[in-house]
Amino acid sequence: MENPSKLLLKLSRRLFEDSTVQEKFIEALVHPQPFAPCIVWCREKPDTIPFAVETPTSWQPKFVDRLLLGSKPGQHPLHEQGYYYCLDFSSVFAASSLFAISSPVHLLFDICASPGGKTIFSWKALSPKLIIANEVIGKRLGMLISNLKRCRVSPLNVLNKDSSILAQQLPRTSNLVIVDAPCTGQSLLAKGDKAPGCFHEAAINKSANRQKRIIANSAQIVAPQGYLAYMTCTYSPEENERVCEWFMKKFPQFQPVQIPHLAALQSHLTNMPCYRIWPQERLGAGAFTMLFQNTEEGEADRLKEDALENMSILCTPGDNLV
Ligand SMILES: C[S@@+](CC[C@H](N)C(=O)[O-])C[C@H]1O[C@@H](n2cnc3c(N)ncnc32)[C@H](O)[C@@H]1O
Repeated sequence: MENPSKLLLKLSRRLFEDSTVQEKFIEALVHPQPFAPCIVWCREKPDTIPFAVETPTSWQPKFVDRLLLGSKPGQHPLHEQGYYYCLDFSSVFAASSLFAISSPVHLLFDICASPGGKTIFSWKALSPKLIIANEVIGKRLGMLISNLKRCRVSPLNVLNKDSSILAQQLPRTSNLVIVDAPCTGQSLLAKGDKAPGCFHEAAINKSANRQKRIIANSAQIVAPQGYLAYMTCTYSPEENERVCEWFMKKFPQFQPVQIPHLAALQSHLTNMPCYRIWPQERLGAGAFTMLFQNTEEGEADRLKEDALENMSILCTPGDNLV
């Protein structure tokens, strides 16, 4: 993008009061600069790492390394051998909200899973007894399965279902449901990619409505006392803070969870515990994250294993959940 569009200028004014920050935000999108690549270690780190690493942020988990600009981890043989997964640092930020979860996660459900970054991160972070990775778009399943297999994520079921079916078939079963929602993809511009129409009001509203439908269906899969993590890689408040406000009104049993290690990254667009990073801060292209807990009392419903097996496209063996 050469010049900022009127719609980008308008969004920058809605996001930031300070004109200097508005300019830096616009600059990050109009003249994108590369971000330091990042890897999630899936296997034991070798004694010597073949990359130079950046100083870690205070909230960066030990199994993540941010590499010096210009490193090409995807081309190293260790990548093909499944030692690590290459992930945008914004995704690491968004998924690091999961470290605020205090209880064991037996069943972890990733509703919008492809290509698999959050699934792999949460598998490393929480060691669940079972992961269900779902991707509704059929043509995105291949890369999800290939990444999860390469990184040996297990025990694992992969599904290809709409969230409404999952809500019907597997209600109140999961200790953690991750909704890394499809969005307008505004942060793609900060990576030098294209996202046609991403600032148009109609596109933003359409995306927000889809996000509300997905998060509402996903809420029904969360077990009593379980968690729901909502995240996106887009900037507009309608797809982020506003979706979360709508969700809390509609599902008052879900309460926001403070994430102390991300306190410095509190979104200035709300008083709720929502967290953001911005492209002008240079850690990554930008992301939003919020964690909810279902305050309902009671036990998780037992997972109907036959229902799961009938829906599964890939299933790797593991311990029984109960
Ligand atoms: C932001 S991407 C997920 C990235 C992934 N979690 C990761 O970390 O690698 C959003 C995903 O939602 C999927 N998606 C699109 N429409 C959807 C819908 N109606 N319900 C659920 N997921 C949808 C997209 O195909 C895409 O794979």
